[in-house]
Amino acid sequence: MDYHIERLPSGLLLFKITRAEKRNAVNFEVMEGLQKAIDRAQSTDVRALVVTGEGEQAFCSGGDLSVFHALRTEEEAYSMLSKMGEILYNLAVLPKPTIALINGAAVGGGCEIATACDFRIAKIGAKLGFIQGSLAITTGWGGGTLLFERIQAPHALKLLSEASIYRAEQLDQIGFINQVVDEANEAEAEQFLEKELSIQSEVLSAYKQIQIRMWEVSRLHERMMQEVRECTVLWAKDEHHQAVDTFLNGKNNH
Ligand SMILES: CC[C@@H](C(=O)O)C(=O)SCCNC(=O)CCNC(=O)[C@H](O)C(C)(C)COP(=O)(O)OP(=O)(O)OC[C@H]1O[C@@H](n2cnc3c(N)ncnc32)[C@H](O)[C@@H]1OP(=O)(O)O
Repeated sequence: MDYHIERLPSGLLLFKITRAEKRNAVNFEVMEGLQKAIDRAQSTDVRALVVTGEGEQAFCSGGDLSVFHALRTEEEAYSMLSKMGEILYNLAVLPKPTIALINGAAVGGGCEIATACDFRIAKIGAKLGFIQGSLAITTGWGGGTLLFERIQAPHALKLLSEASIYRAEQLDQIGFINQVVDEANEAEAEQFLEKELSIQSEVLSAYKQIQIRMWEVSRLHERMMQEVRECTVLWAKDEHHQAVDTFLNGKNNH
């Protein structure tokens, strides 16, 4: 199984990608697992959802390039990108607190997953970056649109356009990371949400609904799907496939 779902005694539901050897890259099984966790998190016995990755190295390295490289045309790419776009929208509008527990590198789609969560706790020194631009694509799961909802527009535009890697401490300064910790474990997530966990779930849900209503008015879903479609066009171009070849061949040359 490429993921693990567990309800902790504190009421947190933990979703962990368990592909440490692939730096927790997202394949179709992980996508299905994330949607399952979101569905499970609707239950009354779940207070909040925590998304994390296995091991010390990575939170998530984005889409599994070795699997998704087989998707060549716009239609093929759209099928995968829109599927994950829907899942990240569902994660963003879950009427409960959500935390990305960033235990290591978060790049590409890994940063998009983190952006879909309400809060981001990161291990000190963790490397993060919306590096999609270096693969000649944009964010393709709606995470760019979400980033503009999370931090100030100039910061969001810079992070996306530079396609660079930053340390968690740098992103703490611009409000993308909410807390930097020495060890990114479940106890830190519980401590981060300590006060919320003592408040009635209905109250937390009502506050989240305020944000969700704003997103309905501003047509968040439509804007995310527009982003997916724009990425789809870039995905099918030679420049993207060549950039992915370079990553995969670099790997083979090691
Ligand atoms: C597809 C959706 C799209 C979106 O819409 O956002 C994206 O996500 S695009 C972005 C895709 N991701 C990447 O380009 C990141 C690629 N990975 C890396 O840059 C690095 O692996 C890392 C995450 C910075 C970690 O570096 P490091 O700790 O040095 O590990 P290695 O590079 O040696 O990787 C170990 C192992 O894992 C494989 N790997 C890593 N990331 C991916 C990936 N995204 N897809 C498939 N495989 C991945 C890597 O090839 C190594 O495998 P082996 O050589 O077999 O050990």
